[in-house]
Amino acid sequence: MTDTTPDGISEPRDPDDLRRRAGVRGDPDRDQHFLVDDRVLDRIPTYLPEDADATHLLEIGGGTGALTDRLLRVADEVTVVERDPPLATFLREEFAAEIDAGRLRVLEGDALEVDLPDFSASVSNLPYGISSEIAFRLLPESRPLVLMFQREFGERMAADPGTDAYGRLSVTAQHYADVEVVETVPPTAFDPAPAVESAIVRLRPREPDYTVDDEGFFFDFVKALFTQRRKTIRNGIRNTAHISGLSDPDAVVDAVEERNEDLLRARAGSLAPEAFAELTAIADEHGR
Ligand SMILES: C[S@@+](CC[C@H](N)C(=O)[O-])C[C@H]1O[C@@H](n2cnc3c(N)ncnc32)[C@H](O)[C@@H]1O
Repeated sequence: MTDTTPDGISEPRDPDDLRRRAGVRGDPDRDQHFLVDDRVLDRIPTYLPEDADATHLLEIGGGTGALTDRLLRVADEVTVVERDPPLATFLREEFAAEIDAGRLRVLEGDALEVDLPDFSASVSNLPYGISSEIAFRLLPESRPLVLMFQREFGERMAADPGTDAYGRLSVTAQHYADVEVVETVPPTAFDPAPAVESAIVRLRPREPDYTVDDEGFFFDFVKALFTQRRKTIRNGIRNTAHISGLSDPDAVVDAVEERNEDLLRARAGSLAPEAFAELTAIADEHGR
Protein backbone atom coordinates (compact mmCIF):
# COMPACT_ATOMS: atom_id res chain seq x y z
CA MET A 1 0.00 0.00 0.00
CA THR A 2 2.98 2.37 0.25
CA ASP A 3 4.90 3.97 -2.58
CA THR A 4 8.65 3.51 -2.60
CA THR A 5 11.29 6.05 -3.64
CA PRO A 6 14.19 4.96 -5.91
CA ASP A 7 16.43 4.47 -2.86
CA GLY A 8 13.92 2.09 -1.32
CA ILE A 9 12.56 4.34 1.45
CA SER A 10 8.80 4.13 1.52
CA GLU A 11 6.87 7.37 1.14
CA PRO A 12 4.28 8.18 3.81
CA ARG A 13 0.79 7.14 2.82
CA ASP A 14 -1.07 9.84 0.92
CA PRO A 15 -3.97 11.20 3.02
CA ASP A 16 -6.30 11.46 0.00
CA ASP A 17 -5.56 7.85 -0.99
CA LEU A 18 -6.26 6.74 2.57
CA ARG A 19 -9.64 8.44 2.60
CA ARG A 20 -10.49 6.97 -0.79
CA ARG A 21 -9.55 3.47 0.33
CA ALA A 22 -11.48 3.91 3.58
CA GLY A 23 -14.49 5.14 1.60
CA VAL A 24 -15.33 7.85 4.15
CA ARG A 25 -15.95 11.57 3.85
CA GLY A 26 -15.59 12.52 7.52
CA ASP A 27 -18.56 13.48 9.64
CA PRO A 28 -18.11 16.74 11.60
CA ASP A 29 -20.91 15.65 13.94
CA ARG A 30 -18.63 12.78 15.00
CA ASP A 31 -15.56 15.03 15.32
CA GLN A 32 -14.12 13.76 12.05
CA HIS A 33 -11.89 16.33 10.37
CA PHE A 34 -9.11 14.49 8.59
CA LEU A 35 -5.75 16.17 8.06
CA VAL A 36 -5.01 16.31 4.35
CA ASP A 37 -2.01 18.67 4.27
CA ASP A 38 1.09 16.46 3.95
CA ARG A 39 3.43 19.18 5.20
CA VAL A 40 1.48 19.60 8.43
CA LEU A 41 1.28 15.82 8.85
CA ASP A 42 5.04 15.50 8.33
CA ARG A 43 5.81 18.26 10.84
CA ILE A 44 3.61 17.04 13.72
CA PRO A 45 5.93 14.26 15.00
CA THR A 46 8.92 16.64 14.79
CA TYR A 47 7.36 18.73 17.58
CA LEU A 48 8.05 16.02 20.14
CA PRO A 49 10.70 17.33 22.55
CA GLU A 50 14.17 16.19 21.45
CA ASP A 51 14.64 14.08 24.55
CA ALA A 52 11.19 12.48 24.32
CA ASP A 53 11.01 8.71 24.54
CA ALA A 54 9.23 7.65 21.35
CA THR A 55 9.27 3.92 22.04
CA HIS A 56 5.48 3.76 22.49
CA LEU A 57 3.37 6.54 21.02
CA LEU A 58 -0.32 6.90 21.78
CA GLU A 59 -2.60 8.45 19.17
CA ILE A 60 -6.13 9.46 20.12
CA GLY A 61 -8.54 9.44 17.16
CA GLY A 62 -6.78 7.59 14.35
CA GLY A 63 -9.26 8.41 11.57
CA THR A 64 -7.96 6.95 8.31
CA GLY A 65 -4.40 6.66 9.62
CA ALA A 66 -2.56 9.55 7.95
CA LEU A 67 -0.92 10.57 11.21
CA THR A 68 -0.65 6.96 12.39
CA ASP A 69 1.57 6.28 9.37
CA ARG A 70 3.89 9.16 10.32
CA LEU A 71 4.06 8.01 13.94
CA LEU A 72 5.05 4.47 12.90
CA ARG A 73 8.08 6.04 11.20
CA VAL A 74 9.44 7.51 14.44
CA ALA A 75 8.20 5.04 17.08
CA ASP A 76 8.95 1.43 17.90
CA GLU A 77 5.32 0.88 18.80
CA VAL A 78 2.07 2.82 18.33
CA THR A 79 -1.33 2.40 19.98
CA VAL A 80 -4.17 4.17 18.20
CA VAL A 81 -7.62 4.70 19.75
CA GLU A 82 -10.56 5.12 17.38
CA ARG A 83 -14.22 5.21 18.39
CA ASP A 84 -15.82 4.88 14.95
CA PRO A 85 -16.19 1.12 14.15
CA PRO A 86 -15.81 1.41 10.34
CA LEU A 87 -12.65 3.51 10.79
CA ALA A 88 -11.21 1.07 13.35
CA THR A 89 -11.89 -1.78 10.89
CA PHE A 90 -10.21 0.17 8.09
CA LEU A 91 -7.14 0.87 10.25
CA ARG A 92 -6.81 -2.86 11.01
CA GLU A 93 -6.94 -3.70 7.30
CA GLU A 94 -4.74 -0.87 6.07
CA PHE A 95 -2.04 -1.46 8.69
CA ALA A 96 -2.31 -5.27 8.83
CA ALA A 97 1.44 -5.68 8.25
CA GLU A 98 2.35 -3.29 11.08
CA ILE A 99 -0.15 -5.01 13.40
CA ASP A 100 1.25 -8.44 12.51
CA ALA A 101 4.75 -7.15 13.24
CA GLY A 102 3.59 -6.13 16.72
CA ARG A 103 4.24 -2.45 16.03
CA LEU A 104 0.64 -1.19 15.99
CA ARG A 105 -2.37 -1.83 18.18
CA VAL A 106 -5.83 -0.50 17.29
CA LEU A 107 -8.01 0.10 20.35
CA GLU A 108 -11.63 0.47 19.27
CA GLY A 109 -13.60 2.60 21.73
CA ASP A 110 -14.09 5.95 23.39
CA ALA A 111 -10.76 7.48 24.38
CA LEU A 112 -12.34 8.73 27.59
CA GLU A 113 -13.28 5.20 28.62
CA VAL A 114 -10.81 2.67 27.23
CA ASP A 115 -7.89 1.55 29.38
CA LEU A 116 -4.92 3.44 28.02
CA PRO A 117 -1.60 1.62 27.61
CA ASP A 118 1.58 2.69 29.35
CA PHE A 119 2.60 5.08 26.55
CA SER A 120 5.87 7.03 26.40
CA ALA A 121 4.37 10.07 24.61
CA SER A 122 1.18 11.00 22.79
CA VAL A 123 0.86 12.70 19.42
CA SER A 124 -2.73 13.28 18.34
CA ASN A 125 -5.03 15.35 16.19
CA LEU A 126 -7.76 15.31 18.78
CA PRO A 127 -11.51 15.04 18.41
CA TYR A 128 -12.31 18.60 19.48
CA GLY A 129 -15.50 17.60 21.31
CA ILE A 130 -13.40 15.91 24.01
CA SER A 131 -10.35 18.23 24.00
CA SER A 132 -10.54 19.21 27.62
CA GLU A 133 -11.44 15.80 29.07
CA ILE A 134 -8.79 13.96 27.10
CA ALA A 135 -6.09 16.56 27.82
CA PHE A 136 -6.76 16.21 31.54
CA ARG A 137 -6.77 12.43 31.21
CA LEU A 138 -3.32 12.53 29.58
CA LEU A 139 -1.63 15.33 31.56
CA PRO A 140 -1.44 13.47 34.92
CA GLU A 141 0.47 10.67 33.14
CA SER A 142 3.51 13.01 32.95
CA ARG A 143 4.40 12.15 29.37
CA PRO A 144 5.32 14.58 26.55
CA LEU A 145 2.26 15.46 24.49
CA VAL A 146 1.88 16.99 21.03
CA LEU A 147 -1.81 17.66 20.55
CA MET A 148 -3.91 19.49 17.96
CA PHE A 149 -6.69 21.59 19.50
CA GLN A 150 -8.98 24.36 18.37
CA ARG A 151 -6.69 27.40 18.22
CA GLU A 152 -8.49 29.37 20.90
CA PHE A 153 -8.38 26.42 23.30
CA GLY A 154 -4.66 25.88 22.68
CA GLU A 155 -3.90 29.55 23.21
CA ARG A 156 -5.84 29.57 26.48
CA MET A 157 -3.85 26.55 27.69
CA ALA A 158 -0.54 28.27 26.93
CA ALA A 159 -1.48 31.79 28.05
CA ASP A 160 0.54 33.91 30.50
CA PRO A 161 -0.92 35.84 33.46
CA GLY A 162 -2.21 39.27 32.51
CA THR A 163 -3.34 38.30 29.03
CA ASP A 164 -6.98 37.98 27.94
CA ALA A 165 -6.53 34.28 27.20
CA TYR A 166 -5.20 33.49 30.69
CA GLY A 167 -7.66 31.65 32.90
CA ARG A 168 -8.53 28.49 34.74
CA LEU A 169 -7.46 26.36 31.78
CA SER A 170 -3.98 27.98 31.74
CA VAL A 171 -3.42 27.45 35.47
CA THR A 172 -4.62 23.84 35.48
CA ALA A 173 -2.72 22.80 32.32
CA GLN A 174 0.47 24.58 33.45
CA HIS A 175 0.20 22.81 36.79
CA TYR A 176 1.33 19.67 34.92
CA ALA A 177 3.44 20.89 32.04
CA ASP A 178 5.17 23.69 30.15
CA VAL A 179 2.71 24.50 27.41
CA GLU A 180 3.48 26.17 24.07
CA VAL A 181 1.65 26.66 20.80
CA VAL A 182 4.11 25.46 18.16
CA GLU A 183 2.03 25.97 15.01
CA THR A 184 -1.34 27.34 14.00
CA VAL A 185 -3.13 25.37 11.30
CA PRO A 186 -5.76 26.78 8.92
CA PRO A 187 -9.10 25.04 8.28
CA THR A 188 -7.95 24.24 4.71
CA ALA A 189 -5.46 21.67 6.09
CA PHE A 190 -8.44 19.45 6.98
CA ASP A 191 -11.24 17.76 5.08
CA PRO A 192 -14.00 18.42 5.94
CA ALA A 193 -12.68 21.83 7.03
CA PRO A 194 -13.55 22.80 10.62
CA ALA A 195 -15.20 26.18 11.22
CA VAL A 196 -12.23 27.48 13.21
CA GLU A 197 -8.44 27.56 13.09
CA SER A 198 -6.46 24.90 14.93
CA ALA A 199 -3.23 24.91 16.90
CA ILE A 200 -0.58 22.28 17.56
CA VAL A 201 0.40 22.44 21.22
CA ARG A 202 3.48 20.91 22.85
CA LEU A 203 3.17 19.99 26.52
CA ARG A 204 6.39 19.06 28.36
CA PRO A 205 5.67 17.45 31.70
CA ARG A 206 7.41 18.85 34.80
CA GLU A 207 6.75 19.34 38.47
CA PRO A 208 5.27 22.77 39.30
CA ASP A 209 7.61 25.13 41.18
CA TYR A 210 5.17 25.28 44.10
CA THR A 211 3.51 22.61 46.19
CA VAL A 212 -0.16 22.00 46.87
CA ASP A 213 -1.29 19.48 49.44
CA ASP A 214 -4.73 18.85 47.98
CA GLU A 215 -4.83 19.09 44.18
CA GLY A 216 -8.62 18.68 44.04
CA PHE A 217 -9.11 21.70 46.31
CA PHE A 218 -6.50 23.72 44.38
CA PHE A 219 -8.42 23.14 41.14
CA ASP A 220 -11.79 23.94 42.77
CA PHE A 221 -10.44 27.14 44.30
CA VAL A 222 -8.86 28.27 41.00
CA LYS A 223 -12.14 27.50 39.22
CA ALA A 224 -14.08 29.50 41.80
CA LEU A 225 -11.79 32.54 41.65
CA PHE A 226 -11.87 32.65 37.84
CA THR A 227 -15.67 32.85 37.86
CA GLN A 228 -15.01 36.35 39.23
CA ARG A 229 -11.91 37.14 37.20
CA ARG A 230 -12.51 40.89 37.10
CA LYS A 231 -13.21 41.19 40.83
CA THR A 232 -10.51 41.53 43.46
CA ILE A 233 -9.37 38.30 45.10
CA ARG A 234 -10.89 39.65 48.34
CA ASN A 235 -14.36 39.67 46.76
CA GLY A 236 -13.67 36.55 44.75
CA ILE A 237 -12.96 34.51 47.89
CA ARG A 238 -16.09 35.85 49.59
CA ASN A 239 -18.44 35.43 46.62
CA THR A 240 -17.52 31.93 45.49
CA ALA A 241 -17.59 29.72 48.58
CA HIS A 242 -20.42 27.70 46.98
CA ILE A 243 -17.93 26.70 44.24
CA SER A 244 -14.69 26.41 46.22
CA GLY A 245 -16.38 24.64 49.11
CA LEU A 246 -14.91 27.02 51.72
CA SER A 247 -16.91 27.00 54.94
CA ASP A 248 -15.37 30.22 56.30
CA PRO A 249 -14.32 32.54 53.46
CA ASP A 250 -14.04 35.57 55.79
CA ALA A 251 -11.43 33.74 57.87
CA VAL A 252 -9.47 33.11 54.67
CA VAL A 253 -9.61 36.79 53.73
CA ASP A 254 -8.36 37.73 57.21
CA ALA A 255 -5.51 35.21 57.02
CA VAL A 256 -4.44 36.38 53.54
CA GLU A 257 -4.54 39.97 54.80
CA GLU A 258 -2.06 39.08 57.51
CA ARG A 259 0.33 37.18 55.27
CA ASN A 260 0.26 38.92 51.91
CA GLU A 261 -2.21 41.78 51.62
CA ASP A 262 -1.29 42.52 48.00
CA LEU A 263 -2.91 39.25 46.97
CA LEU A 264 -6.31 40.52 48.13
CA ARG A 265 -6.14 43.55 45.83
CA ALA A 266 -5.07 41.50 42.78
CA ARG A 267 -7.47 40.00 40.24
CA ALA A 268 -7.47 36.35 39.20
CA GLY A 269 -6.47 37.16 35.62
CA SER A 270 -3.17 38.69 36.75
CA LEU A 271 -2.10 36.08 39.32
CA ALA A 272 0.58 33.51 38.44
CA PRO A 273 -0.07 29.84 39.29
CA GLU A 274 2.24 30.01 42.35
CA ALA A 275 0.11 32.83 43.77
CA PHE A 276 -2.95 30.58 43.47
CA ALA A 277 -0.96 27.89 45.27
CA GLU A 278 -0.16 30.35 48.09
CA LEU A 279 -3.83 31.32 48.37
CA THR A 280 -4.80 27.66 48.36
CA ALA A 281 -2.45 26.86 51.24
CA ILE A 282 -3.91 29.69 53.34
CA ALA A 283 -7.49 28.75 52.44
CA ASP A 284 -6.81 25.11 53.23
CA GLU A 285 -5.51 26.01 56.67
CA HIS A 286 -8.07 28.65 57.68
CA GLY A 287 -11.31 28.25 55.77
CA ARG A 288 -12.26 24.65 55.06
C1 LIG B 1 -9.92 15.25 14.08
S1 LIG B 1 -10.11 13.56 13.56
C2 LIG B 1 -8.40 13.12 13.32
C3 LIG B 1 -8.21 11.90 12.43
C4 LIG B 1 -6.77 11.62 12.00
N1 LIG B 1 -5.89 11.38 13.13
C5 LIG B 1 -6.22 12.74 11.15
O1 LIG B 1 -5.38 13.49 11.65
O2 LIG B 1 -6.64 12.88 9.99
C6 LIG B 1 -10.53 12.80 15.11
C7 LIG B 1 -10.80 11.30 15.07
O3 LIG B 1 -11.20 10.91 16.40
C8 LIG B 1 -12.31 9.99 16.33
N2 LIG B 1 -13.05 10.19 17.59
C9 LIG B 1 -14.05 11.06 17.86
N3 LIG B 1 -14.42 10.98 19.14
C10 LIG B 1 -13.64 10.03 19.71
C11 LIG B 1 -13.55 9.46 21.02
N4 LIG B 1 -14.34 9.89 22.01
N5 LIG B 1 -12.64 8.50 21.25
C12 LIG B 1 -11.80 8.05 20.25
N6 LIG B 1 -11.86 8.54 18.98
C13 LIG B 1 -12.76 9.50 18.71
C14 LIG B 1 -13.07 10.39 15.07
O4 LIG B 1 -13.82 9.29 14.58
C15 LIG B 1 -11.92 10.83 14.15
O5 LIG B 1 -11.44 9.74 13.41
